[in-house]
Amino acid sequence: MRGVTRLFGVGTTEVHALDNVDFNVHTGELLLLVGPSGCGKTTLLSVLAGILDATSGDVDVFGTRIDQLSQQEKTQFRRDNIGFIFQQYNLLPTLTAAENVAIPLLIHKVDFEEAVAKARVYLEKVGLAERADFLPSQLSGGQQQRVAIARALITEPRLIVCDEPTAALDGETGKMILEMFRSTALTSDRAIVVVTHDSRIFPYGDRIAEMLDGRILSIHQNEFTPAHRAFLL
Ligand SMILES: Nc1ncnc2c1ncn2[C@@H]1O[C@H](COP(=O)(O)OP(=O)(O)OP(=O)(O)O)[C@@H](O)[C@H]1O
Repeated sequence: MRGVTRLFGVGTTEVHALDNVDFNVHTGELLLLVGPSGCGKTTLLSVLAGILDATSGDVDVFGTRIDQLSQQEKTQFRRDNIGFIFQQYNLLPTLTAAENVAIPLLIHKVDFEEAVAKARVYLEKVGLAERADFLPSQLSGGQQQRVAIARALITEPRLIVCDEPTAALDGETGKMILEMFRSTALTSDRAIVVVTHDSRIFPYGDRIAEMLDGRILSIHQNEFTPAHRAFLL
């Protein structure tokens, strides 16, 4: 992002949710975004993922200026390149966990049986193999969140953006999910950005960006090494 500003409201209610933000994510990294409530983290993720338009500034994702795409082109770009995990899980209530996870593949016209079979593999990765045929209403909040995580990963998107992915998870499951992000969704040409308040997962970030009042205060290399992470598991 270069000089990205996002305003909400007008006049006395105007809020600079993002205030002239310059922000780089490197391929091959898991970047953690931290900062107090209301500082602009969700807005930044939404603009990065092309869900929300910037008021001004450049947003370049893997060489595509997404701020210059039409809405239709942006939808296509998101489908092909970006996985989202937001705080609302947005699971379809009448579909099973496996069918929910399969949705992105069905949108890509993958055959139903093949899509559901791959969905079962991803549910296994998030520790939910036994719950594949349950409806969302039969799952706990943390289990629903893991279904949403499997759904975001199934198309193997190059960029994954997550807003508080571990909020509803116990410590061990949260670490398992972050470890899984690193092992299955992070390669030299992919990247993951995670908004979190959860200090238990700080060791899993390669860099940590701190936000305050719509600005990036600092981005620093994480002192935790892979060896530290292995020790924590
Ligand atoms: N749709 C909207 N309309 C008006 N103001 C908004 C809207 N969305 C966000 N804001 C404002 O923009 C600012 C940044 O909000 P944002 O949700 O990005 O913060 P956040 O850091 O993700 O907060 P939290 O950690 O509480 O989720 C806040 O002051 C918020 O009130």
